[in-house]
Amino acid sequence: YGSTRPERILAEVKRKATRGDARSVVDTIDQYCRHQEWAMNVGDEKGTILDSIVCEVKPRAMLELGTYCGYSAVRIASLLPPNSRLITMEFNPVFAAIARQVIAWAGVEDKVVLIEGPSGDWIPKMKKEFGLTSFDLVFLDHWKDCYLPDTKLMEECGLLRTGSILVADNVICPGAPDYLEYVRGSPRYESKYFRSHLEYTRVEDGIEKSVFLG
Ligand SMILES: Cc1cc(-c2n[nH]c(CCNC(=O)c3cc(-c4ccc(F)cc4)cc(O)c3O)n2)ccn1
Ligand SMILES: [Mg+2]
Repeated sequence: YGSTRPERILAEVKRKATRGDARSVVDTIDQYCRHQEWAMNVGDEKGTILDSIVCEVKPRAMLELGTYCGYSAVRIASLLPPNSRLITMEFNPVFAAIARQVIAWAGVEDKVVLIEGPSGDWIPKMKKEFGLTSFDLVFLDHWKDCYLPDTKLMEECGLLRTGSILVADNVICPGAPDYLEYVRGSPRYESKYFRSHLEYTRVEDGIEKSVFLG
């Protein structure tokens, strides 16, 4: 039931996941999207790669572009050290409303700030709005043709410092070829590809981890 896929995902979380237990929310969404209906969460396989990078970096300030239902926001927030903050950005207000409820159900709302609107509008405002100097880690999971322009915009706005890490989902499927060419070709980035699969499928996809060298 529920008229949209995100609403059906939220209904499943409320029915099956334990309130306050982020892990059960993540597992419930993975089960549902693997066996009932596919949805564009980063998923369990690529999620494990993302987890290992978050645990390695231990970011104080993290940005996620593309919240969708909040699956990766919950996954990331459950790994963040105390007084760290994840800012996650969603374009679609319907998705954002669902994500807020998923994040609350998981009990990670005090680590997550969800903002709504297009990345191109928000990125130039973030330093002032959030009293930020730079992001330690950015997870790019939004519109694939925005990965490159938004990366350039983050550079221009001084949101990246030497050592900031970009983690990009879907670099093969749906693909972000211009972004890949840029981070792999630029002397200002040290890039590494983690081969995986499109969430819940056997289609090839992967995550690109790129360190900004300043
Ligand atoms: C401009 C701007 C945009 C945003 C923004 N908010 N939410 C998103 C979600 C974007 N995500 C995707 O489109 C996506 C798609 C697939 C997919 C789909 C269909 C297939 F057949 C195969 C793969 C798989 C994935 O893993 C994805 O992540 N963008 C936020 C702010 N500003
Ligand atoms: Mg994705």
